[in-house]
Amino acid sequence: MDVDLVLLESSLWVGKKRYWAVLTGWHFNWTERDKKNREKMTVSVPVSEVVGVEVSQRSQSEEADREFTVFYVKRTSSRSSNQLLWALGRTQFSCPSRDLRDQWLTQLRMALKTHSPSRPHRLLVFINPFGGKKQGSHIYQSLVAPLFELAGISCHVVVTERANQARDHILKKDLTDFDGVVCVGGDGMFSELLHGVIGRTQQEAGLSEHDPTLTLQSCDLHIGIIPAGSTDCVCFATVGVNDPVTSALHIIVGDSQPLDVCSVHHGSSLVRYSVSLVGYGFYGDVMAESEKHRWMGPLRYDYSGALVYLRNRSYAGIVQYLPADPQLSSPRDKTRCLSRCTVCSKSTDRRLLAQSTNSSSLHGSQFSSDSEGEWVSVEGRFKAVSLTCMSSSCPRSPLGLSPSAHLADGTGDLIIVRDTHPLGFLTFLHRHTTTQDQFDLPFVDVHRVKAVRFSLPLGTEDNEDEDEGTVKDEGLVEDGEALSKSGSQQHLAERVEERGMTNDRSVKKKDLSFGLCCSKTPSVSVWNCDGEILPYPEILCRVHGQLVRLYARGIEDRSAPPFTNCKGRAFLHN
Ligand SMILES: Nc1ncnc2c1ncn2[C@@H]1O[C@H](COP(=O)(O)OP(=O)(O)OP(=O)(O)O)[C@@H](O)[C@H]1O
Ligand SMILES: CCCCCCCCCCCCC/C=C/[C@@H](O)[C@H](CO)NC(=O)CCCCC
Ligand SMILES: [Ca+2]
Repeated sequence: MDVDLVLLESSLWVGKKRYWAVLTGWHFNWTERDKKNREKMTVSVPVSEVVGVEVSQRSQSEEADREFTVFYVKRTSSRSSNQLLWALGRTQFSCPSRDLRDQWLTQLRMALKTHSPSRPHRLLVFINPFGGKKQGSHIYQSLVAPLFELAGISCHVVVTERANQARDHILKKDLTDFDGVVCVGGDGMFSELLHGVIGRTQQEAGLSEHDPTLTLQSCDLHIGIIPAGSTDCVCFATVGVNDPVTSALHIIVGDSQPLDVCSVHHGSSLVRYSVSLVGYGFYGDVMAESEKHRWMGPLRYDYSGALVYLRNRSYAGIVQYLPADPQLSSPRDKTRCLSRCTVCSKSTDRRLLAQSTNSSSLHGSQFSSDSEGEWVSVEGRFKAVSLTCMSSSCPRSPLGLSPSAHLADGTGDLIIVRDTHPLGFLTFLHRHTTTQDQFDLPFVDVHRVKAVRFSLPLGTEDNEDEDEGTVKDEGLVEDGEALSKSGSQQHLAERVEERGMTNDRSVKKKDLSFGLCCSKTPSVSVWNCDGEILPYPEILCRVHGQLVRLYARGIEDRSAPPFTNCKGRAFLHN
């Protein structure tokens, strides 16, 4: 165990009050002393949460020469939602002498370097100027850039001019010297960074992303999210709040949250990666519908949700899944994945152990579904089939699609909502907005899984002109082009474009719902993959444990003190 050695201690003044300040490797504490030298309240800031230290900005004077300011993370509550926010705290200290001020500056800066080594120094930032309420550039310039500057982080900023620019940049450009990539935007922008970072890492490792049985190489380059989109589900589920300052501070302190990622395959090709939702039926239809109403901004989801609900559709399908080990956790165990989650830590331990015992290393090894257990099959008509690697909480649904899902346990939760009467389905949807258990309904099943396969029952009309064979051998589909390994690229690209499967949301989409205008009710829905529509109903999903890392630490437990000193005594945080 690390010993919390005192690096520097002295008397300091804050305004007219005298404090005894102590800097150890892990904490900077200052305790008020009254005139009789009795100790009053202590304020304690972990060194890892110090943002920066500055000399006084005031004009040169003897007094100013003895001052320094410490900037640090301060926890506050949002007035409207009672959520835990991080803000920038600052305290200006005055020293008895300039020499002592210099000692404090040196020691604090040294402690930051040695005790907070995972902080980023150089970041590549992508701003989507059109995401959410189109505030991305303003949010970055006014709230985030000044914090990065204060923390001494240098940034290369790219304001995107087209969809997939960020992904392509990460895949192709020289990223030497960058510690991480950051997006200012919504889940769509995050997804671009996710695809860029995973793709690049596999390229460098010489691994094929198309093979669902292959264990992919986990990515070193961290991803930061400054929320400025419509749903911002990934940010909300990994930080607990959608607040640009909170997220910027998590980036500055170099937090590191591993995240499970699901790869979605069709035939022998990778289609996309997902972290929050792979959803067929209701969520697919809502996304398809909402693309026609992008001009409404974030409200498009409520409008489209109501329309799709009123259509009251269900779809036939065969869902197969590979259950995760039920001894480890369950989607109905009423626990929540919080910061320092023990379920996720055990998963990390198992991964490390597997790496150390498997001489050929875990990466690049085969995932054998035979040794991984038996596939279970469910056939029927479904209102919705959803797979989520995390809770997928968001402001619309504060506990999420699966409240007990874990960010980094190597599993996903499969939620099967069988066909039911409209009121039952409304109850299910409504429970997402409350604390009532949405799985405690007779037509809902939830399973913790490692992989899922979805297929259409024989004879299902695919509502498409082409036969399945044409599609089978074609490849990764992005922004209206098929990045295929083989097959008729042009043909698929046309079809994708026709059905609106493009990632460029500035492009006006054709009707994806194949519904309202047609007399015939469609028998096939579409998949919503983290907000993108997939062109294939038949897919295979596999969860890759802890494939990427975010600048986040999971949701902090408000009931636990954020830290304790080495003697285990709780301190008051400023
Ligand atoms: N300059 C651009 N012009 C058009 N589209 C862009 C541009 N930059 C990024 N995009 C695309 O816009 C899509 C949506 O952006 P983003 O995710 O930032 O916001 P959103 O859709 O409002 O939020 P959410 O995804 O949280 O619902 C992304 O998928 C991204 O690929
Ligand atoms: C009677 C009240 C009914 C209210 C229904 C509330 C149900 C809310 C569940 C929200 C689940 C969000 C899952 C996250 C998905 C994101 O990856 C994706 C991209 O941003 N967003 C959507 O698909 C947007 C999906 C929007 C669905 C409505
Ligand atoms: Ca998970």
